[in-house]
Formats: sequence, structure tokens, C-alpha cells
Amino acid sequence: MIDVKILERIANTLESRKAADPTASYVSSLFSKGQDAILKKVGEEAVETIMAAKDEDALHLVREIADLWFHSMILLSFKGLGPSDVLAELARREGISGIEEKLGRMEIKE
Ligand SMILES: N=c1c2ncn([C@@H]3O[C@H](COP(=O)(O)OP(=O)(O)OP(=O)(O)O)[C@@H](O)[C@H]3O)c2ncn1[C@@H]1O[C@H](COP(=O)(O)O)[C@@H](O)[C@H]1O
Repeated sequence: MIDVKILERIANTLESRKAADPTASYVSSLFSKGQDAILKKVGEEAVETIMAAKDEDALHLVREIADLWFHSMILLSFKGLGPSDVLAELARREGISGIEEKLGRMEIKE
């Protein structure tokens, strides 16, 4: 079983790439290109995920979602955030039905 701590290890690697040589590291090269380049990759990987799902090829889908998660982690890191922020939000939501949550939001608006 792969430990969820892999997300923290990758986040630490991403942090270290902020001061690394962009010619020697894919992550550093993306950081050096800036936000628009990172957002472009997140968008591309999201589209590739949709196409993989339509292919009905499980391995292809898993690989594209790995690309999407990885590039989303680069975006989080660029913004000074990390996987623990997203995991905390998922934990906060745990057990709250999406339907109930939406109804709650509608009541606040009214
Ligand atoms: N998990 C990944 C990872 N997943 C995908 N990629 C790279 O993401 C890039 C973009 O993927 P694409 O499928 O879009 O490929 P592409 O068409 O060649 O990409 P572009 O030309 O558009 O950039 C590819 O170069 C992949 O190799 C990754 N690169 C790095 N990591 C992790 O990040 C760490 C640091 O990487 P470096 O900064 O390169 O040392 C590594 O040790 C890994 O743990």
C-alpha cells in the first residue's frame, strides 16, 4: 500500500525546485515560466483526463489523473499552498452530503 505521505514528499521536492536550475528540472522550468504556463498545463491535463475517460482505458485514465494531480500540486506550491490544505478541506467536508451543503448555501442566499 502506497502511503499518502508521498504527497508531502512530492510537495517538499516542489518547494526545493523553486531555487533549482530550470535547465535541469522540469518543475523549476515551469516555476520560472510563471503562473500562466502552470495554468496552461493544468488545463491541458484536465482535458487529457476527460479524453482518457472516454477511451475506456483504465491505465491511461490513471496516468492522466496523475499528471493532473501533479500539475495541480505545482499550482498549489506556486501559490504558497500544499496538499495538506486540500486534505484539510476534504476532511472538513467529510460526511456532509453534497445535497445538504447546496441546500444550506441556497438558504443563506434567501
Ligand atoms: N511526478 C512527476 C511528473 N509527472 C509528470 N511529469 C512531467 O510533466 C511533463 C508534462 O507532461 P506532458 O504529458 O504534458 O508531456 P510533454 O508534452 O512532454 O510536456 P510539455 O512539453 O508540454 O511540457 C513531462 O515532462 C513529464 O515528465 C513529472 N515530472 C516530475 N514529477 C515529480 O517531480 C519530481 C521533480 O521533477 P524535476 O523537477 O523534473 O526534477 C520528480 O522526481 C517526480 O517525483
